[in-house]
Amino acid sequence: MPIAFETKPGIVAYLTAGDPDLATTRDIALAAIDNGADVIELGVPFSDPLADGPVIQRASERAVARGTRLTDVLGIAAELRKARPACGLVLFSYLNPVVRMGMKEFCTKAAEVGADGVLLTDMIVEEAGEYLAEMSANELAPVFLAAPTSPDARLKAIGENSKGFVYAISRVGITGTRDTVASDAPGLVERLRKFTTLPIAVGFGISNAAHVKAVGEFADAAVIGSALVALIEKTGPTDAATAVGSFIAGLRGR
Ligand SMILES: O=P(O)(O)OCC(O)[C@@H](O)c1c[nH]c2ccccc12
Repeated sequence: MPIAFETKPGIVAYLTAGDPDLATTRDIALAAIDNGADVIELGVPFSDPLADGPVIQRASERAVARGTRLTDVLGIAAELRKARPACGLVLFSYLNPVVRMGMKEFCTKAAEVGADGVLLTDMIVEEAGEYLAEMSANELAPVFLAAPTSPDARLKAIGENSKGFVYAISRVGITGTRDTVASDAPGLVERLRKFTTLPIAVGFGISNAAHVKAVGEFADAAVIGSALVALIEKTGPTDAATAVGSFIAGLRGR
């Protein structure tokens, strides 16, 4: 299934799988989709989430402590795909759990469960040979991260090797909610446009409806992570799906 953003800006919802538990993650993802998220970025919890701020770090810790494994996340992905055949589904992981499973096995399984794409945080495009070959063999979209500090040569490689969309990191640093959309973001998106015709999603610090609207002025989609994960942490398992559903509807101005 190709990844498509039906409305502008599209919404990509990041969730840490297994926080508070796998069944709740599935229900939260369904609520997000039904209230306007175009793509679910389903995060594999990892013990050393280097690029993450405190909110996602805590979520990862809780999920790892519950024993959530990569295979469990693949299981939830399969359930999501069955329940919502047309939703965009991207598996998000640090490289380590994937390497432990084996790149080939991971890519085969990702395709089997019905994922559209994969985002490996710490996979750099210059070293992605085997990954890209396996992604292509399994007809999966590799999504690469571009940062304000990436030189043009790297943006070119990212543009040429990504499928589905390109992820523009709005600021240097770690994930986490912020008060404003980073001033670096429009410039990065403009630079990226020279190298790709794919949709460009902006993430890191996008926390509310005003931010989403602001991103819509210069990019194709907004990624929301920490704001959702914090809401889930605050709400607790019973009401998390409803709360996330309303939050996403609010981002859409519904
Ligand atoms: O949490 P934020 O600031 O909304 O940022 C996006 C996000 O959570 C998700 O895309 C993400 C979670 N962990 C990451 C690590 C690297 C890059 C991206 C991510």
